Amino acid sequence: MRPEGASVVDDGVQCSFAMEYHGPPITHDLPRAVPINVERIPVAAVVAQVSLSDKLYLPVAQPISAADITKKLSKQLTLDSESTVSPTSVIAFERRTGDGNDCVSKEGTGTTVSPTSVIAFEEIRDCELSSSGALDGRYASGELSDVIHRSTGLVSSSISHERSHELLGGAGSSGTLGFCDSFGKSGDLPGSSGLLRVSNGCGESLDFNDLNQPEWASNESVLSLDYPSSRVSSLKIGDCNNEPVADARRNPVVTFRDIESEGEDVQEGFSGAEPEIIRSKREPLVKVRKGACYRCFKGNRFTEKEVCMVCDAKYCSSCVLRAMGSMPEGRKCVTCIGSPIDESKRGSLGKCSRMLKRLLNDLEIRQIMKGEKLCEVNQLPSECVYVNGEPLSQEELAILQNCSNPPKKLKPGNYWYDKVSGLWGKDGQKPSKIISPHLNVGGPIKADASNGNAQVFINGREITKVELRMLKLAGVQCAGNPHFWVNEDGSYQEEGQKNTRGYIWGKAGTKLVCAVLSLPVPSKSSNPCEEQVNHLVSRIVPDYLEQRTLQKLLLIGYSGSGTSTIFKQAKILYKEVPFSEDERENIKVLIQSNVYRYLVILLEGRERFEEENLNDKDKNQSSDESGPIGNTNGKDDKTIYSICPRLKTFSDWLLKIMVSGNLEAIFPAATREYAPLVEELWNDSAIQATYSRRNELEILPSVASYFLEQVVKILRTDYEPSDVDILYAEGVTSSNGLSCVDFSFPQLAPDVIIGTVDQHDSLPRYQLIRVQARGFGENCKWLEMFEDVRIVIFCVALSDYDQFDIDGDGALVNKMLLSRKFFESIVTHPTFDQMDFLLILNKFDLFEGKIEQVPLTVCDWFDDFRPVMSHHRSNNTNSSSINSSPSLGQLAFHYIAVKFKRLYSSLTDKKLYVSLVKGLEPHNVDDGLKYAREILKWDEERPNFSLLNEYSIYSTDASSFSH
Ligand SMILES: Nc1nc2c(ncn2[C@@H]2O[C@H](COP(=O)(O)OP(=O)(O)OP(=O)(O)O)[C@@H](O)[C@H]2O)c(=O)[nH]1
Ligand SMILES: [Ca+2]
Repeated sequence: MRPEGASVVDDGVQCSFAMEYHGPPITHDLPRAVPINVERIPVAAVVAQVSLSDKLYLPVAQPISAADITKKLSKQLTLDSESTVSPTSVIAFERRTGDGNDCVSKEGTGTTVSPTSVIAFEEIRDCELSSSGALDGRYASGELSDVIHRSTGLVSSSISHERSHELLGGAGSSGTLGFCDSFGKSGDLPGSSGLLRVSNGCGESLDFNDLNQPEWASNESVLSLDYPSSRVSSLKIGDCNNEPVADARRNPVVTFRDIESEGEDVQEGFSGAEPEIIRSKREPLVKVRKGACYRCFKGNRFTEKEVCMVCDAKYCSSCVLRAMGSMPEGRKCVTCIGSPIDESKRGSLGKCSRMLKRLLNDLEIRQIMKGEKLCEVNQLPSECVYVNGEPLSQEELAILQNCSNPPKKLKPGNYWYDKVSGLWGKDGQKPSKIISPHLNVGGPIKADASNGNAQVFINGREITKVELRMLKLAGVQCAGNPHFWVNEDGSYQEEGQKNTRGYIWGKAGTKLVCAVLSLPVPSKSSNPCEEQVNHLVSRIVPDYLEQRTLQKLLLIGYSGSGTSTIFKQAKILYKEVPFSEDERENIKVLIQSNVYRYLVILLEGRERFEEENLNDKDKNQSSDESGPIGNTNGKDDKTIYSICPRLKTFSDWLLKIMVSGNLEAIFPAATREYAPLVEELWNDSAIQATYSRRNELEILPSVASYFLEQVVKILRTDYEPSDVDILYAEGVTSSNGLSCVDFSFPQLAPDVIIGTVDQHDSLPRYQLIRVQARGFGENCKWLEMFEDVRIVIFCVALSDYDQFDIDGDGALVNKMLLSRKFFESIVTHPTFDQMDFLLILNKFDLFEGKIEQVPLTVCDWFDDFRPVMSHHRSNNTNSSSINSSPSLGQLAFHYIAVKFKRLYSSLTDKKLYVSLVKGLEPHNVDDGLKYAREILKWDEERPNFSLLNEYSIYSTDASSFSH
């Protein structure tokens, strides 16, 4: 076995890959070995009172001299600086990028906008690709698992999966937990962590005892969530062609650039639509050249910077800790501490930037972000929130924010509130939410609050046109410009009348209608209509809301991505009786109908081919013979695609039925009668000739061959579909768009389990819910129904990269792009902002074959795919041998995984898990779903490892504990 970290340098030509990287794709900033400079450690111990012109006394945390703290910290620092340099990762990586002749690291123009700060993120694509491209093949399906990212966050270029498990175990048991312990018991702080403890002069002492509270676990999720995709304005990854070649040796890790020019938009864009009330903004104390750091005046707009939440001063990574001190109120210059934040930055509160994550350990980050979110001065100023035209008092704001169903992400602005129904919206706009009713906040509602012109009134407000549409769809009579009185439970009556005319939410479909119209629906948590919502859901998914012990996995993907195949696989894999007798009977009929449909497609193809052939003949004849054209008619109109009159009659009849849409009605009921004819048809040479050109029949699905080739058997009355037949069959799960299956993963090999029943009961239960993509439309608000889902499994068909489909506007669009668009809309949907995502890249079998014929670059998104292939390419794609080069398909898969991971982290600042799957192979799907289970398990254990987070690992490296 080659020593880890050794690079593979063959003769220059064949040096394509650095072999030592066996890990998952790298989507994170690579760990930087930052030698800790004592002088740079911010110690905000001494609070100087700086008198400012506005008579504000601001506590200033000045860095104390290095000498003062050297003694105190040296021990800890030695540990830190040693452990920060992970010898297996950074060094190995550097060496490779330096030596590998082919691995020229280029500076890409790619900018991934980190929404948390105005920081763009630039990666050395080529090296990353080749580093991640150096696969040993072990990543297939479940093993693709970026266990490393997931468990330790250690993006190491040479640590194998196995090793990462060791790391997790080691650090978890000895290192981190012990560390945690010492905090808990002593209540005092060892070594360098004391940095944070230092009083900030605002009377807010940061108490580390808090760290052990469970709240921390949830706090973490707050850090990075919830960015509407619109805020991420420029996402351009790749395209490194025009860029100068950077010095890979000097610059082996991620470099950053600031996108200041676009920054303002990115940062503030989210407040665009509403009439903001912004308090006068504090200006930075210094003026600097655009793009430069406000402290050292160095750098340009491409250097990564952290921004002060108050005055917008920007600091480079060398200065930020000095300029911001211990950050008791989060990211503010020390001189800005105590000042309210710039409201346009409210959305970023508590959302840590990549830069800070690199500079500080997880513990520190959590503490700072907690302060940033929770300290009093950063809270929303009540006088900036107007409700029905009146500014709120402190108390009113408190009432509003603490009610059982508060408006989400309240920002300064003008809002209207219908206290009777709970409808809530921005001034001049349709309602955006239904909040708790009867709150005593703001003034009385005005008729023109939502600027409606529908001439229909609800509780004194003239409603908007969309609301009117919703009312009509909900069956509310709206003729004669009525004035309605709508209560919080959705019951409504006409003003001045006593009788309740009905319930707006009474109809099961109303919630869906609202989703489509982007109108709010009553929230589950506080609304009396909960029952009705439950009914709606439970009719589709029995006991859906009752079974709270179930862990729910939502399976979703663009149509054709293979979700129903995976769903069926799960049934076959984990259910003792995957399909009931009834189901099997239905599926049998379905399969038989499908086969007739395939036949009809063949017959249509046959006609087309026959015509084409005849036309060709005509042309040839008319050009050969100089005689009149009429002579050629009726002479030889036979081609290999011609069939005998009897079959022609049958074929015409089938086609006619198909066109009339009655195929399902007639077949397979008439199967018995027509089976012999079908058999004859199938065996006819013309049909076989057509079948051999089936690739030209676009609408014939690829699974058709599987069924057509056993057509005779299938159309027999005693046909019983096998599991594989069911797996391949189209349409089994799509009847109502939503299907679910409960199961548990078998724990051990079947022969080990003896007392199956008991064991089965104790196993964790899972529910796989498959939603059909079709009909989602742009707006997938009804996904709110899936609030208690634990993980979203998003399925993408790799083989879609050269496929096209009609999009919402009727344009023909690459299916991979459509899939990406759908992915974006799902991952940014608020319902899922707390959830993990597992991306299943499916249909690898098709993909592997296809990519040898059709370049991946036909898809615009993949136009910078430049695989570096080894000369010793093996055809062995099962790649069990460690040293075999990855196939083109594997490289491409890896590349696509990285694309999605970057996209995902740019949208959510979270990490995407990826799994490679061949949906038709059971063990593959098994691996994929078990990977989802592992993610959930790890998610549960995370609180116990609160210190063992992806960032803290750099400073409290496991290796320092492993001796
Ligand atoms: N070759 C290959 N075909 C697959 C794979 N997974 C699914 N398919 C086929 O792809 C087609 C679409 O798969 P489905 O599972 O029906 O996809 P879906 O996500 O349910 O799509 P809709 O029903 O359109 O929403 C079917 O014909 C499957 O048999 C795979 O891994 N390899
Ligand atoms: Ca399907």
